[in-house]
Amino acid sequence: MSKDTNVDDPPEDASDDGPDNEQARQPRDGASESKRQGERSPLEEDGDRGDVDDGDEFDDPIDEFEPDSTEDDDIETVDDLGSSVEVDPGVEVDEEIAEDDLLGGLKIDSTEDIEVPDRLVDQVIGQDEARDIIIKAAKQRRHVMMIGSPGTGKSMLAKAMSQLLPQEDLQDVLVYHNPDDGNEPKVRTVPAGKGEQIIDAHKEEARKRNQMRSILMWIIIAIIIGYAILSPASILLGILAAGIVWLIFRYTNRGSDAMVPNMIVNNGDKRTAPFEDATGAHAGALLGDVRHDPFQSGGMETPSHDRVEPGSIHQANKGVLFVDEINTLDVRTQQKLMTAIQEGEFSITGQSERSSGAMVQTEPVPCDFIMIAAGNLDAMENMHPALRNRIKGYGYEVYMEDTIEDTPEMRRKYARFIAQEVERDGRLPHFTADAVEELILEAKRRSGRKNHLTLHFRTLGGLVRVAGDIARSEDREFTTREDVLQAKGRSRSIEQQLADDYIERRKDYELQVAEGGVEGRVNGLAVMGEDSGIMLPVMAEIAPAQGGGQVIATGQLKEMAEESVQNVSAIIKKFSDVDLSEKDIHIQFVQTGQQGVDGDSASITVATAVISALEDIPVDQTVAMTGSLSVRGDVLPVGGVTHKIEAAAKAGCKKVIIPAANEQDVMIEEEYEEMVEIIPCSNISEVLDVALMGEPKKDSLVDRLKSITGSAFDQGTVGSAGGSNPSPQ
Ligand SMILES: Nc1ncnc2c1ncn2[C@@H]1O[C@H](COP(=O)(O)OP(=O)(O)OP(=O)(O)O)[C@@H](O)[C@H]1O
Repeated sequence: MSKDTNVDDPPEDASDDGPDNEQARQPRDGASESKRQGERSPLEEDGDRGDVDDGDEFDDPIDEFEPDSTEDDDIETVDDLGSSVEVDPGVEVDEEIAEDDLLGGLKIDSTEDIEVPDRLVDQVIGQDEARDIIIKAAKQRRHVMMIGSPGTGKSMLAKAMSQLLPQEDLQDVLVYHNPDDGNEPKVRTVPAGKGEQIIDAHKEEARKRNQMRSILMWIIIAIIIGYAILSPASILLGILAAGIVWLIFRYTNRGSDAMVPNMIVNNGDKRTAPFEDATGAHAGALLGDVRHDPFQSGGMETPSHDRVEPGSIHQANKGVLFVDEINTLDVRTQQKLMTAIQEGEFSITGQSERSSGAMVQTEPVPCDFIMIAAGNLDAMENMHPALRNRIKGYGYEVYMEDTIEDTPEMRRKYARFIAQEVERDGRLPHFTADAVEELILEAKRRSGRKNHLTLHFRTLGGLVRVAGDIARSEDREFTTREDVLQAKGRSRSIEQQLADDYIERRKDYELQVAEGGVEGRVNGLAVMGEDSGIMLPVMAEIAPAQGGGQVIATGQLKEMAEESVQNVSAIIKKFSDVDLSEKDIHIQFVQTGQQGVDGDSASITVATAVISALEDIPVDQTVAMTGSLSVRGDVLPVGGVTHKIEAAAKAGCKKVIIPAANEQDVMIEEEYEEMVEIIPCSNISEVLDVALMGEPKKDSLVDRLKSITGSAFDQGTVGSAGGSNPSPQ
């Protein structure tokens, strides 16, 4: 099969590619660059104040700029950008695509048949909003804040943006010795590629000057030695004089070397605008630094301009500065970053107060970059508010998606992603069609949502690499479905390993699921990390109150337990005469730390345990459950049901109660299907029906709860009545 399969649909013309971008891909041509600059020699140009062109784009932007406006005719939309790949439609895609065709109609033998687009922006899958914003922001030179889960493409998009920026704006930055003030080196900018020529010209000049001096020196030394030989009485004096002459020449030679400028930003060989990743950078690496000089005077010192080191903000001039986990930068650094964003230039000074570098401060160095700040939600909360304001005021904010709707087009793109990862790695064998199908199935499973695919590409890429490595270690030509299945077992996350280890240890102590019922003890379920289910037993005990009823929960889960009990107490108040203010409710999450319990997904577990303890009715120990409880008794959807069900099956449970709304999200592996019965419930009454053993007494709380039918959630009344949040917890 020809290597021309394109996975985009409909096929788009490669000529859609904007002129800017076409230019951006052209290699920089030094000769034509020189022509553009006219006939002036580099040294004539040298010393021109380069155009630190930061004014026009950022002139009073708040007045002019409406971030929400989409009416900029110049803006290329995602569709306009399209794909830059040639298309041969007849071969690759089935016209009629069956719903269960995991390849989305793609006719391939292996990923070798799939062509990967060159530009990063064309490789991005999903994240349409973020991609659209990146394209707009590149055109308008606006900053962007991207918030979302790790591995969903934040840095990929930032890199993609740098490829969209015009290359002709790039500059080289040179730092010169300042004869008037050695501690304030001069800064000059020149068009990219020119810096190298200037340095070469300076070096050549210095070399010639040194050569002339050397010749002069050796002539003088020869004269002195000749004179000394002719008058033997002064031979010692002659040698001494020759030595002094040599030293003087050497000393003054250093001066001419010192005149060579220091090129701190060299964009001469860049094929795209710079992309600087300053994640976790300390102040010096981010803002620039001046090295310490142990010989600060006496002729041995290094001139200050030679000790200047650029920061990422300077390297990113006219390009993109990407900072992930922005909140980890200390406050002072964030403030300085803000100044740099505002001014478009920032002097370099020594960052360590005790270093001689601290005495040096250069003239302002251009740093007209586009900032892409990234992180998760915590990053946004903890970042300097003024910095956030600045980014917001001058740009866009976007939340990265975690999943995308599963369509044939998307499946084809996922197949392309695998081809992409194989090509990027360079050593992995390509994947057969059924191996691709298995990975797409895994992407479905990992999404945790019906008809969706996960956008957590980093972990998916990890799976591709492990599977490919397995095939490579056996010298096979292709990576097969079996390799992918094996890789799934091998590439377990730390959380998954911990969860499995936990289950094993519980087996050792025979703490696994036992047949029969126990009052007040319920098998809850939780997720550790992204994809590891764990069984989490909850125990409840009711005791007479000792001075006002209270909820007493062990460990760090107190808050969650209190909330769950408050929700169930509303139901208890409504359906029974029990006065909870006369009782102490003790809740224990057995053998766990805080990790593993997400949101209030254990609230039906806590409620069932409390009701069982209150009514003295045993809970079936072969049942496990997950679900969030509303104050009206509805069971609301939660996240990670697939992983939770698998954990229950592994632990030996026979039945798993899940929220009815989550039924569509279940994608458990075949091996677990036989092991557990999945019981969707929409209200607490249905939960108790399955979990409690034996018939409730007439008119008891459990009996009365039977009057709850259906779910307010199903009837669309949630929000107004219950005030519950329908989104998964
Ligand atoms: N939307 C996407 N489309 C295609 N590939 C993607 C996408 N998102 C991530 N990837 C792949 O996953 C890798 C990691 O993504 P990236 O570094 O951009 O994630 P991130 O969101 O910046 O994560 P982190 O915050 O942990 O740095 C990329 O190099 C790319 O191979």
